Amino acid sequence: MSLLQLEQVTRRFGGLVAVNQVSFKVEVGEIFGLIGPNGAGKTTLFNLITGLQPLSGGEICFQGDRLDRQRPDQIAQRGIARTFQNLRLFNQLSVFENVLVARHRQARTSLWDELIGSSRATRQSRGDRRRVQELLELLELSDQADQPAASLAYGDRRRLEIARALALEPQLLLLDEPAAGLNPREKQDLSDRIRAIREQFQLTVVLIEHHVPLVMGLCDRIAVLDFGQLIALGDPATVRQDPAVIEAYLGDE
Ligand SMILES: Nc1ncnc2c1ncn2[C@@H]1O[C@H](COP(=O)(O)OP(=O)(O)OP(=O)(O)O)[C@@H](O)[C@H]1O
Repeated sequence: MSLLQLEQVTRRFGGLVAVNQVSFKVEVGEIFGLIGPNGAGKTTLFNLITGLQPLSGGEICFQGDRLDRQRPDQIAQRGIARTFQNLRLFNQLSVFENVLVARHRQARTSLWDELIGSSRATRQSRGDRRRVQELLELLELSDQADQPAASLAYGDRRRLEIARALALEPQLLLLDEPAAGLNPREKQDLSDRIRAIREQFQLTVVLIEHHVPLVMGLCDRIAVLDFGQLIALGDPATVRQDPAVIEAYLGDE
């Protein structure tokens, strides 16, 4: 069974069809790229998968179960986490706290446990703090753990968003333009890091990215959208040579 399956997924905004009958599957352990020109419908597709917007038609299944009637929090609980194109950090909180808050969102203890300081809550909280430290080490943010998120350099903020998403212990990680605004060295570094994260957490990753060399070098398979439609799907070498892709997107690189 595929991890994620989209079947004829459609989203309309008034007369505009932002996502038009898109079908594809993402397999367990893949790094799957979603590319296409500006306005092609990539972020809308992420919003549909994560329940931020309702579908106008079609179905989305995760591990065989329908996702498209569930709320965003239920979808997150099922094991899907995402980052946003425009970073959504708590700027005044420290780097450590930003990740800890995300961790609490999936806490298994009740508010009552926390209030009475039950041993279960204490154990959970100790475990959470340890996990946050591990994630900060993994994303090379430990030295800035006590700094407010707002004070971080841009590339560090992008990595903090990934740490927050990983704190939810997802099975599927959706990254919306993770390399936007990074310099070439940071882009390469990010690419290596995404691969390492996939191995370490046995994750499946879907990423939206405009930087074609990064997508081609990193992804196992790539789906190409243009005006809401899926125009190509396959491994990087196949997609790179597809005439429709060259015309719609790669041609103007
Ligand atoms: N909430 C909305 N209301 C109306 N139109 C929208 C809304 N969200 C997106 N659209 C439109 O849907 C189309 C697809 O937008 P979307 O942001 O998904 O594209 P994208 O491929 O992610 O683009 P980019 O690469 O620029 O981020 C665009 O024409 C956009 O203007």
